[in-house]
Formats: sequence, C-alpha cells, structure tokens
Amino acid sequence: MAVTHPHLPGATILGYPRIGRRRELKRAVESFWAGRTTLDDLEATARDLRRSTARHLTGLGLDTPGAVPGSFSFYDQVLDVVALLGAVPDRFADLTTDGGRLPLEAYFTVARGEGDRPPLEMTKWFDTNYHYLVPEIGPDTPVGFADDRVVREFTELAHPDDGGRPVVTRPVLVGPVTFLLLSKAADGAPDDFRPLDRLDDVVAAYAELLRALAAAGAPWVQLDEPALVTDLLGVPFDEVADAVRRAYTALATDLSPATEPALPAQRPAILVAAPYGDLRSAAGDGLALLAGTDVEAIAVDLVRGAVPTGPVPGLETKTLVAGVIDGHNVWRADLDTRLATLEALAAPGSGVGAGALSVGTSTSLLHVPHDTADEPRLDAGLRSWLAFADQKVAEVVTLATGLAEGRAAVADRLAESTAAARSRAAAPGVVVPQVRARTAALTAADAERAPYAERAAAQRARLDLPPLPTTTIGSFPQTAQIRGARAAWVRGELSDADYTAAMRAEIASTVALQEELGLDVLVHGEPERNDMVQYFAEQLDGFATTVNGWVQSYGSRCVRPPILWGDVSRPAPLTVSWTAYAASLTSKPVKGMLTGPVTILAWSFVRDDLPLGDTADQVALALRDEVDDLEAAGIAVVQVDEPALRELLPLRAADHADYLAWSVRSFRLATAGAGPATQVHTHLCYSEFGQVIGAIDGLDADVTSVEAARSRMEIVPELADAGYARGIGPGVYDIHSPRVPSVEEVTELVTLAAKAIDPALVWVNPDCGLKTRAHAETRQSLANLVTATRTVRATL
Ligand code: MET
Ligand SMILES: [Zn+2]
Repeated sequence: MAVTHPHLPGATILGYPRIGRRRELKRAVESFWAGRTTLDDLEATARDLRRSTARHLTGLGLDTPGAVPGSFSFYDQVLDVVALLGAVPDRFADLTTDGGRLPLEAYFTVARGEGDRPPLEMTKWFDTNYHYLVPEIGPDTPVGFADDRVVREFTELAHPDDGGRPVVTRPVLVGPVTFLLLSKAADGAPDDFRPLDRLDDVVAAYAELLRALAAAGAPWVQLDEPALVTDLLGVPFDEVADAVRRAYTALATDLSPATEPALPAQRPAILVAAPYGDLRSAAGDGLALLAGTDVEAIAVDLVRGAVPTGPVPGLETKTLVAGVIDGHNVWRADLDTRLATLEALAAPGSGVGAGALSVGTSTSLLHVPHDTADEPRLDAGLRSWLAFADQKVAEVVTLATGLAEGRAAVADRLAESTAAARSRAAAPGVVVPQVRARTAALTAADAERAPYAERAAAQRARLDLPPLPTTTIGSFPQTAQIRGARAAWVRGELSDADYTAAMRAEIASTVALQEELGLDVLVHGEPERNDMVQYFAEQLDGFATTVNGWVQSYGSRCVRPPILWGDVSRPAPLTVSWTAYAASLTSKPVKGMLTGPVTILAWSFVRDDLPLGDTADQVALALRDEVDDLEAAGIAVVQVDEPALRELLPLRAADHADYLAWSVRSFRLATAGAGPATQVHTHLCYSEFGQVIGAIDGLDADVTSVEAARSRMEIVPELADAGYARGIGPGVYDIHSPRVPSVEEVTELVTLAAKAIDPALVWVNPDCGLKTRAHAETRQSLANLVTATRTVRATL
C-alpha cells in the first residue's frame, strides 16, 4: 500500500555537480591525501560545500522541501553504497570499525588501493565519461546498514548549526538493483554465484536507512535505477524486472517494525529515477514495471527516451518526473517545445495518466560544468546558446512555472530561449556549406583502401620489419618539466620559439631513447599534447574550449571536454611538423599519431543539431587531410587511436548496428586516403572488446594494438576465432602502475599471443600510452619488452 505523501515539488533535478564551482572538493580531498590537512578540515570543507550548494539551488528556485537533491559524494556514488552497506571486500575488512562502518580515510583506501591491496576496479558509468568503482560482492560479503552518513548529511542541512537557512533535501542513492547489477562477484565466490543473489540483504539494509531518514524528517528519497535502461549488463530483462519488483515491493511498503503495526508509515516517499535512456525497449517495458510498484514517483529520461503516449496502469497514483532538460549535454533547451511536451503530458486527455507531473532533468547534472558565467573568454554568441548546470536548473524552474501558471507567466523566458535557438541556427560556422558539400559527396569508395594483401606486400617492402615488430602506443612520460614549459607558454612567459625548442628537445631525446632500446617502429612521444582530444579540438574549426568547464571524471579527477558547436574542418596541419621532425632524426619508421573521430566525439560535448554520424564524418575528413599531409611528409606509418570505440556503444542492443556502421565508417574515411604502402594502425583500450570484435575487424586497420595484459591476451583468440587476419599488438604490460614487467612475464605473454594467432601477425607493445609513467620505469619496462621479444623471435 502506498503511503500518503507530499507531492513532489514541481521542479527538481536528479543531481548536481559535487566537486565544487572552483573544484573546492578536489583540492580539499587531495590536500588531505597529501597529508597537508586533517580529516576534520576535509569534513568541514565538504560540509560548507554541501551547505552552499543547497542554499544556492534553493536560491535558483528549487525552493520546496525535497526539491534539492542530496547528491554529494566524497569520491563516487557507487562506493558510497559500498560504505552504506559496509560491503567491503575481504582485503579491506580490517579497515572497518565495529558494525562494519568504513571510516572516511578507509573509504579512500578502498577507492585508491594501498601497498599490495589493489583498489576496486574502475569502469565507465553507463554511456558517460564518469567512472565508478566496481563493488565486489560474494556470498559472505557483509551487508547491513553500516553507515548513517546519508542521514547525517540530510540532518545537517535541515537543521543547520550556523543559523543559516535550512534546506530539506532529497537524499539520492544508487538503487539496490543497479548497485548489485554493477557489482562483480568477489574473488572466491562459487561459479554460480551472482551479486544479485544478495538482493534481499541489500534491500533490508536500504529499508533500515529509509526508516532512519523518515525519523530524521526526510519527505523524499531518490533511488537511481539506470540498470533499467540498458541491455549491456548481460542480464535478461525478466530477471531485472523480477529484482525490481522484489526490491520495491519490500521498500515501498509500510516499513513500521512488525511489532508496532500501529505506527504510521516509517519511510520517505520514494522517487525511482531511470536516467540515461529509454525505460521501454524491445527487451521489456520498464516504465510499466515501475508503475506497477508502490513507489510514489518515477523519473524518466525524455531526452534519450520516447515520451510515453498510451495509458500506463498504476501511473495514476504517482508523480511522473519528466526529464525534459538534458543533464548530459551543454546546450540551452528550446523551452517552447519542451513546454509543449509537458503540456501534452499533463493534459487530462493525454492518456498517459500520471497522477501528477514534475519537471526535471534527464540525468544528474554531474556531467556538465557549473555555470556559463564562469566562461568570460567564450564567444558571447556561443555562450548564449549554452546551459551549464545552473542554467539548466533555471530552465527546469521556468518550465515548472509555465506548466503551473500558464505560458504567459514565463513568456519572456520562452521568447529568449527561442531567440537563442534562432541565433544559433543562423550563426556563421554552425553550418559551413563547403563542409556539408564535402560530406554529401562522399561515396562508399571513399571508405575503401586497396585489398589487404596488396597493402601488406607494399608495406613489407617499404618497412622491412623483423617478425614480432616492437612499438609503443604513442605518448612518452609527460614530465613536470614538459607540463611546466606548456603552462609557461600558455601564460605567455615562454615564447613560441622557446616552447617549440623545448618540445623538440624532448622529441629528440625520446627518439634517441627508442633507438637505444632497439624498438622497431618509433613515435615522437606526444610531448606537445595537453590531452589527446583537446589538442585536436584547439586546432580544428567548429570546436571551442573552456577555462572553467570542469566535470568529474572519477574521484578527484576532472576533465574539461571541448564543445563541438559547428561544422568541423581543418584550417592547417595539426601534427605534421612534430612527426616530421622526429622522422628527420632517425632512419627507423616513425609512426604519426592521430586521435580518431569516435574518440574525439566521445570526449567532447557534441552538438545536438546534427546526427552524431554526420559530425563524425566531418571530423574524419579533417583527419583524412592530416593523413595526406603526413604521407606527403614521408611518414610511412600512421596510427589513429580509437580508445572510445566501445564506450560510445549505445545502451540498447537495437541501436548497435547503426552506431557500429557510422563509427567504423568514420574511421575508414579518416584512413582510407592512405596509399597501400602506408601502414595504418589503430589503438583500443579501456574496456572489454568482446561486443565490438566485428567492428575491430571492420576498421580495416593494418595493425590494431589493444589493451590485453590484465586479461592475459584473451582478445587474441577471440579475434582469431572471428577470422581477423591483419596485424595485432596485444598489450604485454599494464601501464597503469609503475611496476616494471619482468622479461619472463613479457616472454610468456608474447608466446601466448603467438600461439593464439598466426605469429606473423603479432606485434609487441605496451597496453597504452606511457604519459602517466616516469622515465626510469619506462626505460626498464621497454628494455624488458625488447629482450623478451628477441627471445621469442629466436624460437619462431
Ligand atoms: C587512451 S589511448 C592513448 C593513445 C595515445 N596515443 C597515447 O599513447 O597516449
Ligand atoms: Zn590507450
């Protein structure tokens, strides 16, 4: 039975950036890690940040109880649930206190590892650039209500001790089903054990938390269940549905202890949020599923997901939070059309039958920067088309006012939004006829190179490489000295000429090092690149970069994604002078290094007024021109990195074919201008590639290097089984740690690879670029890699 509950406020957001407008939390956490401040200092900074954020959001118009999300986290929202439950892996068990509580210091240890205790693994959160920590759950992992931090954070804002304005927030947590579906089985768990087997225990702990929140006076709680919008978790919909039904039947009930049945319902009203995609798919109807439970409200993503039309049984007793403002991108919304969507949903004749309607964001605003006002250097026109988190809050509030009071009440804001949309559509650079004409004229032949056999022969003749050629993935250590030179150059303290000289000196020593080590295909080392996407975005037309547009990538790590706002073209060569300089220093082949179209899009804010595949073609053509210029400069090997190929894979299986078609095509467009004697490499990392094996083959690169050390070359037999028959460089050591791999270790992995596929195809290289490593360990690791390769070569 549903409890009587207050209506959800008319306007809300699913979450807000938590790192701080000036990255206060990042600084505070890092200085605590460095031992410069105490735990008390850190807690105090965090409390101030929560307080100022809550009051700020109230001031922006989220001013009714429950409207402000309590979405703070010290590191990661999934790790927060691990802490809530005390569900820490055995190797950290000694860090918990009585009752399984994980003190904050230990919380960070679980996130970051310590000595020989590796941290939880990290992986991408749905189709975003945010990384969460993967819980490890086994049959005996402790699960209980171990930590009341959520309750304390609620209370501290509802009853502030600084005499300031109280804010009644809506605590936000990852829901129990999504938590378990994102977990992996703990080491040593029986083969048939799945984390979801612990659902009842986890739900019991959430029920206790809900009781405690109710006792503290929380009217609402938000449980995020994005597991409902994806087919990528490998669990059939029926099983997810069954888990959701069980969890929310247990939670959305009167939680009074059985011994005191006369007590009123002892829990907050529950909002289940399903961000990042469509609740309804060929696999099943998640909206009907949630509507059939007794939760009080459901938040749907109406940016990615379709707007429901027909009746949804059960929805008549619930609030529908219509996520019409994109939480995942930076564009100002066309409020007029969004309001029309809301009006249609709210109309008594709409047939959807929601009991009440709230206006919300499609996802948490975690994925966008704070405020466009912090970007004074951005072109004023472009800035007026953007909405960062604060602008999005204002949009939500405007729409809610328009819905409640009629269009007249927000007429001026609707008009402003329409005017911004018009100015954007008409602005120079948004549509560039020459760029459009070039993509429109593309034919299938533009994505085709000569047959592989012909290429392979031409490349053999030109490059004359030994069997098992050795190479690296591109970057060499980005030392403090390199970064210092760049910072001084950006500040204007180092002249262009001096900066170029400093980078050239770095390139020269990197080339010398590779020659000394005896590597076969050299690289220039990428010292001039601040970041593998930003470097290109800064030079291509159609992109803008920000100064304060930080978004959390993981933990205290933040990135500033470029904004792709217009048609993309290449005004001048991007990389040629550096690569050509490196090549002038050696007689060995030097590999040119480009970032591929999919990765450039994945790590930027992309435009919403052109299909992604079309934008990818534009980027591809810019890169194609660069490949031409590299060839003309005599470069014989060009690598186009696509580490994000798997990351952009849509959450729904039905969308995969289309995505794989345009992503593969854009890579081929970028590279197919290369003549047969030019060897094209690609590089993939960061994920399991099982789901995109066909696409890897489809890229038609002459050589593919791929992260493989931690999985012990697993990808090689998979590729061989799929009929892949071009060069393959499975990574032979993990570059994420300073550990130097031994000769024996590398020998073993190279041997493994050479057994799993035709040894004539195998290349030897690290898992990924070396930019985060130090010099000494890099030299030693690569020396071992070369020695090991020579040993295996001798056996062939
Ligand atoms: C994340 S993939 C990185 C590839 C790039 N060429 C590098 O070596 O840094
Ligand atoms: Zn990589």
